[in-house]
Amino acid sequence: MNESLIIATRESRLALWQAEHVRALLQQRLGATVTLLGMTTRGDQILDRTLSKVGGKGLFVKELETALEEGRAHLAVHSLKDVPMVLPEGFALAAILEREDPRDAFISNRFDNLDALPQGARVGTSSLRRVVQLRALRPDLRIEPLRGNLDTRLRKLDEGQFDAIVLAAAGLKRLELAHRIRSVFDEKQMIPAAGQGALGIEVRSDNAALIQQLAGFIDRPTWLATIAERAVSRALGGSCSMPLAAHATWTGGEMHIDVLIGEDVADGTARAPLRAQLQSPVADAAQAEALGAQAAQALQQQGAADYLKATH
Ligand SMILES: NCc1[nH]cc(CCC(=O)O)c1CC(=O)O
Repeated sequence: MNESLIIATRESRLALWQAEHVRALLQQRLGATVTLLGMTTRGDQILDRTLSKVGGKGLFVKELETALEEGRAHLAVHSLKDVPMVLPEGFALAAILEREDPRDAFISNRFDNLDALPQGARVGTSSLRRVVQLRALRPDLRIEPLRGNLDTRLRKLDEGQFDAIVLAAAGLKRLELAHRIRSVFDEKQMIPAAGQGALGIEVRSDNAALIQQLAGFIDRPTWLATIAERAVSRALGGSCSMPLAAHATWTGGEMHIDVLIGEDVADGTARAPLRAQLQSPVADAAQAEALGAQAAQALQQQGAADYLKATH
């Protein structure tokens, strides 16, 4: 086959690494000729402002979807974590690739881990999910907003604006910045976001031929785990700006899921996050989805609806 494929991608270093990674796979395994179409999304333009206040993470994918819609590109490569739980009509995730380390990483120039931070130390993160879990672990810390691409965030740490920052290990490892990681958080103490570390390939849902070709790229364990994780947020109302964590792992044929929801209110007054852990044998997507929905229900039984109300 000598097919020509175009990948729409954001232009951050991480997005370009991910698009290049998929380009190499498509060239090797489909023999296709692949080019990249770099684009700036609205999310990139406002990266230094409060994303959650202007419409959420979907802003990183909309322009790429428009390129697919208009036929300027055939595929879009995303960090799955940034892909809304419900895709707009006409689009589909054709493949989920094997995930990198899904954990969060502790980055500091002076301290080895969270426990080593002095009282009242300044920690940078822009993710509500990380804020609520950091508060639960160390209520004394001063948690402050940190935005921008990976390089920008590291620069802000190096300039001394923070004593430590928290970032996804996956992005750092992909960009050969793993040496900046002082320690990784245990997945139970700092539960990752749904889809963290995984890549998703989005296409137009009417492109049956491409969907069929991409099926061979699906990493089944990652695919099922992320279906369960994403089902949790979908069942709770689907907003990607809520302080929600969901992480699924495998032990043999059993899937285990850890979920947490926190309350996004000012320091001091937030209630402790709600948590649930479930496990069951999972053999297909429907069972994975059901496990995620059950995990969401377990949070609902503890009063998650009330937490969500406080958040919005
Ligand atoms: N929200 C931004 C974002 N989207 C994906 C990653 C890292 C890679 C990944 O989790 O797949 C990051 C940076 C971060 O959270 O530190």
